[in-house]
Amino acid sequence: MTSVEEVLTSNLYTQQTKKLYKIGEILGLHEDQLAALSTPERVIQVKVQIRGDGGVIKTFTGWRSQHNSALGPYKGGVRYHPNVTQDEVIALSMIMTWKNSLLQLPYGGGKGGIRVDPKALSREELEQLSRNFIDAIYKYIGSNIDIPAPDVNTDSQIMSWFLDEYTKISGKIDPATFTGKPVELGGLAVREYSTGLGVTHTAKLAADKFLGGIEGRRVIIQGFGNLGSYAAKFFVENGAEVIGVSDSKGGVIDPKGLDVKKLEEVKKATGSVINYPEGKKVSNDELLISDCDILVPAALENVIHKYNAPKVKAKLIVEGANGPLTADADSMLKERNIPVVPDILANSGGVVGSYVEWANNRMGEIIGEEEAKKLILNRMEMAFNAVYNKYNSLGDQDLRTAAMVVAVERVVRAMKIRGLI
Ligand SMILES: NC(=O)C1=CN([C@@H]2O[C@H](COP(=O)(O)OP(=O)(O)OC[C@H]3O[C@@H](n4cnc5c(N)ncnc54)[C@H](O)[C@@H]3O)[C@@H](O)[C@H]2O)C=CC1
Ligand SMILES: O=C(O)CCC(=O)C(=O)O
Repeated sequence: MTSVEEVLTSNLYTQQTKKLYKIGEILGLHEDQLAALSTPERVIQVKVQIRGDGGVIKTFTGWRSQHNSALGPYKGGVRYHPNVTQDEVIALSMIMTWKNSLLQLPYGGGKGGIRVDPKALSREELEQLSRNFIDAIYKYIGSNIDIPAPDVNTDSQIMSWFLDEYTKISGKIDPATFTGKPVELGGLAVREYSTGLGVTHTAKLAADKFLGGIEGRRVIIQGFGNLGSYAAKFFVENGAEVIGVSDSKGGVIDPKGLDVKKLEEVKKATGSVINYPEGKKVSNDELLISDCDILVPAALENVIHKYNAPKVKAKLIVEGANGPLTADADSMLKERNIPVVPDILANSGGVVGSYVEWANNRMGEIIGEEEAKKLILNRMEMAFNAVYNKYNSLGDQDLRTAAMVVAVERVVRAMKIRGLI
């Protein structure tokens, strides 16, 4: 197997299990307890069949993984992507368990996905796909059971179809079953950008600790979707300079700085940031090892691995995406003294925004945008401080280890009290 093939086929579940076992050693957990922690409680696999344009039958496979409910109902997004696998969805649901625990949210971890290229579907086909997915899983979700939300290639429109289908098929009028909805259906305006807002806020807190501040820092962001594009905007608002971005087609770098508004216009008009008129075109591989102060991988998993970790030039990495670093990369970057703000902390603004929306829906009120923003940032700051204190008290460990220790410890306590482990 070539090194590229090895990386492309590296399994996110294996990576996440390795990370968990490392925490198990620190917390003194037994092998059987670790098995109980890593195994999902339930994984639902469904066939999602649609009658496509022109009457063609198109069949896809979808999953919902419900990893752990010790702390509350399962919570996590649903992604549409041609490479989605069952193992990936399970791994992402395990990441959600730790993230929700770290943020002290009353949730367990869940995640869903459909193996589909949504760009190859018409809008009508996408709606049918989304509705049929809910028809297949509606018995297993609900505001007190499992609460889906947006993730890669899903958005507030898809949440609206989910909610409408769920209402029809279950007979329940319960908008808190989904978060990331449009404002008209009980969503919060802030959820649209809360992940990007939170990534930038944790980057700022980490830059204050490790780089002497965020002002003037040069930032590279891989991925210019929901998370990456809002993060770029907030980095600029915080006085940093975005010098490189990319999407699935490739990237662009300009050491003099990129105009984020122009990037958005180019992406909207042409479908990719590579058509930005200035700067140098680069591949995603080059982008990740280009010179900068802060690197934000905000696309997919396993993009920083043992082959490129030694070449990373950033002074701080902030994980926007879920699982963008392999376990090997973690060790190598620690050796090189490059701090990594882990996904379960850095991108938690999304699920905290979802929590505010869910709680609002259940109370029958909607708070204002500024108040919601404050709630999200305060909660993230509390988690950041807990991680940073643990990082200092653990001694020679990285930020991920500190975050995971806090998160896993909480889940273990809940499972012990329930008599589960
Ligand atoms: N949307 C949310 O609220 C949250 C998202 N995340 C994570 O953030 C990451 C990005 O999610 P979103 O921005 O929501 O998705 P999105 O679908 O809005 O955007 C994904 C971006 O990644 C790019 N991309 C896809 N494949 C790529 C590749 N091979 N190389 C480079 N770029 C590539 C796409 O072109 C697009 O710009 C994912 O890991 C997701 O799980 C985490 C927490 C919450
Ligand atoms: O908003 C949510 O419920 C979860 C978002 C998500 O999938 C994530 O944090 O990875």
